[in-house]
Amino acid sequence: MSSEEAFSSTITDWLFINSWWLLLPFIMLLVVAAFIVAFVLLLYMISPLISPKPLKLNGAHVVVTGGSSGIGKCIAVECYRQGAFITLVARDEDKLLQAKKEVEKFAINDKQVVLCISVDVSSDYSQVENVIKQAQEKLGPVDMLVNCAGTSISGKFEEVEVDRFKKLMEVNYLGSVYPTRAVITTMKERRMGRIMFVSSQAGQIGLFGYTAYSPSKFALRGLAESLQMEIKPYNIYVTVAYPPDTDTPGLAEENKTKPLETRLISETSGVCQPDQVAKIVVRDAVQGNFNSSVGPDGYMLSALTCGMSPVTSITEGLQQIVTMGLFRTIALFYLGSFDSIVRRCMIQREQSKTADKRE
Ligand SMILES: NC(=O)C1=CN([C@@H]2O[C@H](COP(=O)(O)OP(=O)(O)OC[C@H]3O[C@@H](n4cnc5c(N)ncnc54)[C@H](OP(=O)(O)O)[C@@H]3O)[C@@H](O)[C@H]2O)C=CC1
Ligand SMILES: CCCCCCCCCCCCCCCC(=O)[C@@H](N)CO
Repeated sequence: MSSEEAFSSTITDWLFINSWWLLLPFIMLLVVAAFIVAFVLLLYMISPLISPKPLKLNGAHVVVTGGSSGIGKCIAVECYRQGAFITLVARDEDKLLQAKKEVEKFAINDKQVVLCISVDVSSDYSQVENVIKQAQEKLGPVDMLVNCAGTSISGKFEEVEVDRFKKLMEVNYLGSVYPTRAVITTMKERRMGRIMFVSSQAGQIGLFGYTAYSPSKFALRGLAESLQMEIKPYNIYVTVAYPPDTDTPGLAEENKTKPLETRLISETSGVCQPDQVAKIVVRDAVQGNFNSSVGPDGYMLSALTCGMSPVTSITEGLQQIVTMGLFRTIALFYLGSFDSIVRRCMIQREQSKTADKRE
């Protein structure tokens, strides 16, 4: 008796049946069940990867906080060039009017409007709510909100004024919560919309000199992830943008007091132009991508820090799976070089201090 016959006769003996083919229906049932389980598992894996329908910017109402300068102004221009109606929100009225004029140059039809409203997005929720109401009365419901108002301070932890920690959380974090809170109900009712948070590469990695700034940008990621899970069934998509250093009045201001370490470390990913950044982040928001990164370092940082953040396309998911280990390996070298920058700067400072004393 061959081993196969021995095996089938053991099974048939064991099940008290006289022929193994009586098992055939059960085997078929098992196979079908396995297929169903595999199919359901596949559906579960694929369902978060299905991309949303792109937003049509032509005729849409886009509100840009921080739209009077730098990245925000370029985002407004980018949306206006695609036919959107724009509301610019910031504090300084002169800067707002100046920005309005610049944006209006890029009109593609004579119906387009640029509205300016002055408010501090971080101080009082009811004021922000009012501003959004005014904007909706004039230009209709908000289709896309861009939270770009923000500011930065760099300096060693013990040298940053204590009240700056609060200030940055207020402007960068609460200043994004308030406008979002003011638009969300209408977006949910209309079952459509886009919300962008402008974080920073310093919202993905904590760096020397950014003990006050980084946490306020990390916070946006937590807000964005939680909010996205709530509003995805309403067809509203959240985008978090992580730009590197970008050539804006804000960066020029920050550079005046930037520690040498922070400057040397930030130089790793170079300086971008705000119109380039705007093109990329607007494209990602239109497509409904959760993550928007700029440049090769930005791409690596985003893949590396994706964690449990939402995925918006099959390619994105696959790229993250495949590249994670490799990018962590590269990251170890970066971290080593950052440590050595910090050490070298410290030694240099100490040497110049002792030299000063001797003189
Ligand atoms: N430039 C860079 O290197 C990078 C910048 N970012 C982020 O991008 C965003 C824009 O930066 P950038 O273009 O450089 O900045 P700018 O300083 O050039 O512009 C900031 C804008 O925000 C407005 N703003 C600031 N505070 C408030 C407030 N409390 N209420 C309402 N509006 C406010 C400003 O207008 P006003 O002062 O009149 O209110 C201005 O329109 C910021 O969130 C920044 O953190 C991220 C990565 C890199
Ligand atoms: C595989 C791993 C790759 C790692 C690459 C790491 C690169 C780190 C560079 C960080 C630059 C931080 C810029 C902050 C810009 C900013 O927000 C302020 N300028 C605002 O004014």
